Amino acid sequence: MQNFEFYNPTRVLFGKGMIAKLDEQLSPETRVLILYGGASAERSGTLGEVRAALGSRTFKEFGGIEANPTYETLMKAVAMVREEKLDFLLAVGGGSVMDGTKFVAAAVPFEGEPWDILTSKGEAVKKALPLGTVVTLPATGSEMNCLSVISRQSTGDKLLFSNPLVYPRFSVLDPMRTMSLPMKQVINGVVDSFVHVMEQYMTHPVDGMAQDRFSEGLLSSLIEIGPRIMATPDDYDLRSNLMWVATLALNGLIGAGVPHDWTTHMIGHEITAKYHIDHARTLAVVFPALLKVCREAKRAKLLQYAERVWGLKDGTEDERIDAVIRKTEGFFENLGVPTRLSAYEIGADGINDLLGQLKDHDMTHLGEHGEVTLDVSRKILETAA
Ligand SMILES: NC(=O)c1ccc[n+]([C@@H]2O[C@H](COP(=O)([O-])OP(=O)(O)OC[C@H]3O[C@@H](n4cnc5c(N)ncnc54)[C@H](O)[C@@H]3O)[C@@H](O)[C@H]2O)c1
Repeated sequence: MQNFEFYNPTRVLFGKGMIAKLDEQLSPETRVLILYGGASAERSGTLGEVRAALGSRTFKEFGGIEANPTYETLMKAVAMVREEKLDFLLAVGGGSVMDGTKFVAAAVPFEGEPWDILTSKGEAVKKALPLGTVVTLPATGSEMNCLSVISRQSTGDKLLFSNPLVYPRFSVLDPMRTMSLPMKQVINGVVDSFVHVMEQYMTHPVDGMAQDRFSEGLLSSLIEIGPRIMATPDDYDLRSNLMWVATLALNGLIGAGVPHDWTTHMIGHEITAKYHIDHARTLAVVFPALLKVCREAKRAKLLQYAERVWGLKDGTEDERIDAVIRKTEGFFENLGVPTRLSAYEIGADGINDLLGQLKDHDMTHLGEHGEVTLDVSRKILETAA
């Protein structure tokens, strides 16, 4: 196992009706900014519950944070926080609102041009406002990590930063708040969580016994949850399981002490930046192709995944690897999530553009050994064509 530090200060308040507990988490003097996305937060009653829980505290609201949150919109929230002298940020939404709120938290006290938060990958952040979240979409794990992904409309960039100062102080996970989601978003959450686990698991073995078995448990859970949640969307227990699996997939636990390979996310971000395709859907395109192209580097873990998650024990090693890649593709496809660029009408010109973007963003040595050069990324994208 590799050396690691594990730190996660986020308090999780899980279950039906837990939004009421906001009252215990915030002092009566706290001046809160509620940040949210679209009309669904109001329509579903989530905002109403949040307002009721805040009681007589001073609070303002900032709506309109878009999917794939933009710097341009978030800077308006930064101005509002500064002007109104607010001192706590409460994100009510999915990954986009939570990530956007983390950016606002870091940008309010930032001296200089806040876009440097992104270009420095978070290293420039020295202070941040405290924040909490009320999760409405289980997918990103943003509720219990210190990562944030922000887009800039004017340049077409989509960059991420991380800094321990933007861990949420608390996150409310009430599965009932996910019932208003369109099924497409629920399934996006299944796929996003699945690939999060994979990016911390599908590398090479370092004998992280607990990490591997946690990961395999999360993958098996998602393989079970996906089709069942499509068949019975109102099942509270399934919603609960998806919500907790999504959080565990990216809160640092399974990734401690093991190698990571975030190639799929990095290529996926470029696809979203250029074509505005849902984040999770880009991952379903890139990940199976990555497995095909990098199968030698990942041979041992592919065989372990085949046996422990899919029960594939028969045949030669190569037959089992072929079979498990087919199973993975089939899992996405059966959820109605395409695994080919052609499903989005992205052809050879598009691939060239995406490689240009990867180069511009210094994504020239991805993978657990830095072996995913631009040539390898080209092979991955061509394999996904
Ligand atoms: N911070 C991280 O660790 C991390 C990890 C992966 C991805 N991301 C980023 O997160 C973003 C994606 O977040 P996401 O997948 O959670 O989706 P999202 O937050 O972009 O939401 C997708 C859509 O669902 C709507 N929605 C949210 N909750 C709803 C509800 N309960 N009912 C009805 N509609 C609802 C939103 O308004 C939006 O239109 C991307 O920008 C991605 O890059 C962050």
